[in-house]
Amino acid sequence: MSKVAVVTGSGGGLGKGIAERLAKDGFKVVVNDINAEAVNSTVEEIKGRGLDVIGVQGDVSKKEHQFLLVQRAVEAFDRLDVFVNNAGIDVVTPFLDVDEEQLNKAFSINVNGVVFGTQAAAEQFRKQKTKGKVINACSIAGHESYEMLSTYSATKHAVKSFTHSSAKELAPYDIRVNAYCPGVAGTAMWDRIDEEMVKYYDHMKPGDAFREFSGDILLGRPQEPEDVANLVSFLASDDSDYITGQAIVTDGGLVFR
Ligand SMILES: NC(=O)C1=CN([C@@H]2O[C@H](COP(=O)(O)OP(=O)(O)OC[C@H]3O[C@@H](n4cnc5c(N)ncnc54)[C@H](O)[C@@H]3O)[C@@H](O)[C@H]2O)C=CC1
Ligand SMILES: CC(=O)C(C)=O
Repeated sequence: MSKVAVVTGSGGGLGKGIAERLAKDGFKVVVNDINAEAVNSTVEEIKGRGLDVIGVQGDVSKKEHQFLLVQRAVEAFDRLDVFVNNAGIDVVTPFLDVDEEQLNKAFSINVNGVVFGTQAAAEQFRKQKTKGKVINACSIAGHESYEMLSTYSATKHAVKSFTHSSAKELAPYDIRVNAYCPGVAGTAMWDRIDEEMVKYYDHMKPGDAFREFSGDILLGRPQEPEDVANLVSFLASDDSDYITGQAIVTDGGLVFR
């Protein structure tokens, strides 16, 4: 029997790489994104390879959307085994300019989204009385706190904390909760960070922030979605059954924890 995985924010970037990998691993996959076009194009690509996939548009910051997402997954594929809370947004601002709107938006997507996704998945796992896995997108910014990325870093520290506490509360139900902490991957998120940094630093050109951040990576190259998907594939598999409550860094050697 095939297992079923939901991946939020998988219309592009790291989430798309994760959805593709889990489909290749044999999971029936539910692609979710706030962007309906992106959902459709990822679904078509995965379907084109003969793999089992459906798409569900939704906003992870809305609790009812997260519960509906799990409901749609179960209607389509009869069960749920893995829920990847991948969707997230960046915020680039000097600390003194951080405002209420930015804080509310970043926390509602990056943190509330993870909480609601975990609750929705856990409810289904408990109903099924089966093992379940929740896998959260944290970041090196969940271990370090970066200049110009204070709000973003705070959201990822919160994701790490919810990973620890939910793992403790959900272990009695056979539910594991872990997080992957990527480093510097050249997705649309980094294009936006680059664009924003240029606005604040006269000496910077587009691409400089990405180059500076990735220049210190010991393994000598920025991260690819496949690098992240390798870790998520392991966390989704039975091979990681004895691991819970961990926020594991995958960054090519940049932050040491
Ligand atoms: N790119 C990087 O270097 C790193 C990324 N991460 C984290 O990995 C995750 C994925 O990042 P990327 O793929 O780089 O970002 P991205 O910006 O390239 O892709 C994020 C996807 O999430 C979707 N999304 C945004 N808000 C949403 C919402 N409210 N509901 C549902 N979907 C929504 C977007 O439409 C987009 O398709 C994020 O949580 C990010 O914080 C962590 C460390 C490094
Ligand atoms: C974008 C991100 O997660 C960083 C800078 O760690």
